[in-house]
Amino acid sequence: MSDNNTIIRFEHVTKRFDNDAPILNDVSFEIERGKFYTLLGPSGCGKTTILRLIAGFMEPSEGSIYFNGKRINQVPANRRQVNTVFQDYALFPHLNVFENVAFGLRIKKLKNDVITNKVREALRFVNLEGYESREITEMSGGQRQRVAIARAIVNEPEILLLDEPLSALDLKLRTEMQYELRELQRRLGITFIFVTHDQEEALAMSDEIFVLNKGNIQQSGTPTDIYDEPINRFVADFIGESNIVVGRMKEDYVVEFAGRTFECVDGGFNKDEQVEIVIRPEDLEMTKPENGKLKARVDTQLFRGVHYEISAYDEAGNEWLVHSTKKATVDEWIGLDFDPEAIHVMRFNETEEEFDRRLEAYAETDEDEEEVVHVR
Ligand SMILES: Nc1ncnc2c1ncn2[C@@H]1O[C@H](COP(=O)(O)OP(=O)(O)OP(=O)(O)O)[C@@H](O)[C@H]1O
Repeated sequence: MSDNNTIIRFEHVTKRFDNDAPILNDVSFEIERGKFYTLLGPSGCGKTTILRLIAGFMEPSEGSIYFNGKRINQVPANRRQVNTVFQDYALFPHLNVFENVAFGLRIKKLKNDVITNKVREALRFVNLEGYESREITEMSGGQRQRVAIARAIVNEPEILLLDEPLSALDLKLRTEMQYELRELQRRLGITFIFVTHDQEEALAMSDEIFVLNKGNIQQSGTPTDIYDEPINRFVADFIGESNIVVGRMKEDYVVEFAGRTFECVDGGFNKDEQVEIVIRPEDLEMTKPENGKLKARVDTQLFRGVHYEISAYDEAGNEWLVHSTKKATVDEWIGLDFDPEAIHVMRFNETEEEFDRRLEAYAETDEDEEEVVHVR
């Protein structure tokens, strides 16, 4: 279902080159107006292909793409209200800052005074007022980045596509530009679709993240949804560090792993169903061996600045990564304590739709049960 807030809709979009295996395989999603979206995934998963399809640089092999409710499969790139900021910025080195930003407006044959006003406005938005006559070669990496953004927003697009625009910058500048881009999106109020393979960048910047792998969307949601409730091993592993072990769901709220039974907060599984368990390293507390829910022997320890990263093996042979402000000693036995909420249970091979349906059905039965308790 889409409504007036939907700006882009992909309906069963497949893209293949020649007769090879598809690069995107039956992908459907919606993008809402005015939000910051991130396409996140490893190299080659199809992120740039999605951007190119939205920009109109290529057509889908199957399926439909809608822009504001209109099918745009055949609409050429220059007739779409979309602009792209490329990884290498694609600026013209022989033109100065002003002319780089003015380029598209000159092609549209706008009047000179209109062009001047629009370029000044765009440069003000990216904090480059006064740099009009600078040569591109005299600008730093971060400044070039901003010129590229100004050149894109001067066309007043409804959507700005950003293809790994920060990857060429050093870490400090990159972090600064993350804030700037996020702030710029808020001020402009237009939709940003940002591509990255950096999970921390995605978590920090986005309203919504689409996690992709091998031409499929694995999971979509807010950064906290995806971090807290990863739907499968790929997402859990790709977003942040995770401990992932195989276990068995005994019944609702009871899961077994590492040879023991634990209380958890998940349900809606079959009895004795084999599942995968995720516990984040920061959710494990290091205790004395006798006080933990699991006993483990420390294998390695690294100091990471804000915490120690400790790797330890439990008695069943599972490795556990622990983030702790306390120091451990290699070869000592420690206890691992964790809350029921820290245990995330994942079904094998569950699609996002099945995951959502299970959660809904399970939430309903959960409410019913609560009511019964009240009646009693
Ligand atoms: N024109 C093309 N012809 C054939 N294969 C292509 C073409 N363009 C892209 N591909 C292939 O499609 C797959 C997805 O490419 P895409 O550029 O969308 O990935 P990506 O997720 O953006 O990766 P990266 O992070 O490395 O840029 C890759 O395996 C790539 O080699």
